Amino acid sequence: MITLNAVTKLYNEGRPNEFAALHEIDLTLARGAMSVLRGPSGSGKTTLLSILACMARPTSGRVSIDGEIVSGLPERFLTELRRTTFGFVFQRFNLVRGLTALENVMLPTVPLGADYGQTRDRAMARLEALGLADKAAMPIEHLSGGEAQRTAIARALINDPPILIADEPTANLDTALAEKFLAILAEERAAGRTVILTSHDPRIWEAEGVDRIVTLRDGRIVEGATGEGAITEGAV
Ligand SMILES: Nc1ncnc2c1ncn2[C@@H]1O[C@H](COP(=O)(O)OP(=O)(O)OP(=O)(O)O)[C@@H](O)[C@H]1O
Repeated sequence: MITLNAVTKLYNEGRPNEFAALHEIDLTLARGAMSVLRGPSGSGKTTLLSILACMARPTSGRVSIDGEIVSGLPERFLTELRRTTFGFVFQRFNLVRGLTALENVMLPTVPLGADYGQTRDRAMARLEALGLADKAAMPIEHLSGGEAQRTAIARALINDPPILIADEPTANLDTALAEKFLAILAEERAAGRTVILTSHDPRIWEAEGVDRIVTLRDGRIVEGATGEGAITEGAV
């Protein structure tokens, strides 16, 4: 469970161009649920996602994961927490050109000093599960859009993180690929993984497996703050 208490985020704090991207946000996202953050451009979705995933710190307020306050932890603990707790899928997938699909999937394990052979097996298993076994040795730039997307998902899952984070994951995908992506997310959620997404995309809001929609406007939650936007029981 991730809980935010009175989280405010100021950019350019103390300068003439100071901007409050989030105002005193209170939010609890349940373990095992699929939650979507939505709202107009500039409403604070990416900022909120970054704070939930411990990639950015709030200016004030508190972030807790399973009851432990993490927002005040020193950076080295946060780095470790990010590696062990979250898997990330970015809008443009952020895959590394010049590396193969397999090498891309293995990348997040490098800082953990993991055993190479075991990691390679795990990465291959992830690629196989996503139908990419025969693309493992291919340079990433030769993969199609859908293959690159599935490689990004395999990479996000390589450390078996309890929480999968995706920022506008379907923004660059056609409908067939977006549906495929959503089906994979629904499977991960059904397997017990927590999924948190930002999205403008109605295909995501309406997707099967979405438990909770949180709507932001001008840095405030206008719907779904307490789970009244919950679509299924128990997703508060
Ligand atoms: N590093 C920054 N410095 C200053 N302002 C920023 C910074 N990052 C974001 N902002 C501002 O904070 C507000 C919220 O940005 P954010 O990226 O969280 O919105 P968003 O809802 O994800 O938007 P979009 O849907 O367009 O990606 C925007 O007005 C943005 O211009």
